[in-house]
Amino acid sequence: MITLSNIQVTFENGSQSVTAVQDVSLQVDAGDVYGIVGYSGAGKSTLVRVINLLQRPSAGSVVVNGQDLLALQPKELRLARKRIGMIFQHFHLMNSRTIYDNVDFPLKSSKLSKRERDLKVKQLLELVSLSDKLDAYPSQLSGGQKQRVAIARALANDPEILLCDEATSALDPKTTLSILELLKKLNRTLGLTIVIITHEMQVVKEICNKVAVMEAGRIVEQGDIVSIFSRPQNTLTRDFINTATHIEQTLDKLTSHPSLLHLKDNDMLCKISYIGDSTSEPVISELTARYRVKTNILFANVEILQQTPIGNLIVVMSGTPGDLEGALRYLQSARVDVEVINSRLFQNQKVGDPA
Ligand SMILES: Nc1ncnc2c1ncn2[C@@H]1O[C@H](COP(=O)(O)OP(=O)(O)OP(=O)(O)O)[C@@H](O)[C@H]1O
Repeated sequence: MITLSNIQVTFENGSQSVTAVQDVSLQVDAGDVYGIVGYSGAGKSTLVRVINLLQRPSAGSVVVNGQDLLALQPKELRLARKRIGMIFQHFHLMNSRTIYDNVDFPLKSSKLSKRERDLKVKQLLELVSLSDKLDAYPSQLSGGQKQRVAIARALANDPEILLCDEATSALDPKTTLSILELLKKLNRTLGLTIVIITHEMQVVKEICNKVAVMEAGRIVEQGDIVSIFSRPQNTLTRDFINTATHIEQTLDKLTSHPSLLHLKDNDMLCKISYIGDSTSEPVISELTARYRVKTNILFANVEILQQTPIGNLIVVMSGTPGDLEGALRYLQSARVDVEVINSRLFQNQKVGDPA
């Protein structure tokens, strides 16, 4: 549905030149909710604006719905852009117009009659749960409600794609969730393909099925959300995931205050991770039943991503050296990933390889 190939964007400001996007290729399929995550200045906004040619790339190709956008004449491009809606962090509503008029505005150039337009505006505002705000002005709405108006307006021309440029960054966490719920609903019910750029992994975790991580104009890692969350390859990706799961912060706290742990000679501080069908409860009860290894859970976090559970636990295992060794072997066979963080017996080992 969207294929970006070898995109480069360089801004020339007098004698200075800034390359905001460097050799980026990505593919968004119909029905995807594709997240692009990165810190400020990574090039996310520039890249997302390339998709509808609000930003023309200095090099590369942009194919949307089978059309090479860079080859289109201005009129054809205007038509192609109607099929790509966009929403922004600061909503970009017309403050002197009512909510009704804001949503009606993009329909003015359509072939719909006045009655059809009226029906459409009302349907769109119902879709975003704002039927009671037709006559209100943007200044009378909350941030979340303004973003709902912007979404209704972006959908006026029935686009197949919605680009979201930091659409929830100005909103509080609860309102953010309600907007993400709305986007999920639109993806499900209208089949809308969504590209969402954000600096919050929490947003990606909530809604995306695929993600690309950007740093200094490049994509450093991309893939489906379950693989990226369960086996991140890049340090930056790990950093982002940690902001959403808190596992590494907890481990740091625990290892920097070893006296809190009261580890005895044979105790092992471990991080246990699993994906999908392996679940922590039977595995941990097996450790006690089969190997007489006691397991004290210090921290547990389970995320459900795309209907797949991903679990992370920090545990202290206690037992004889032989029993602990058996327990590690058992965990490996149970396709559970174990990292021994602190143990006199098994220093910084990694065992297991969940699929
Ligand atoms: N019109 C422009 N002229 C010159 N440089 C620009 C322009 N737009 C963006 N840049 C530069 O390109 C780089 C990427 O900016 P961009 O806004 O795409 O990043 P971002 O990841 O979206 O960050 P943020 O979340 O802060 O907007 C930055 O170094 C920025 O200063």
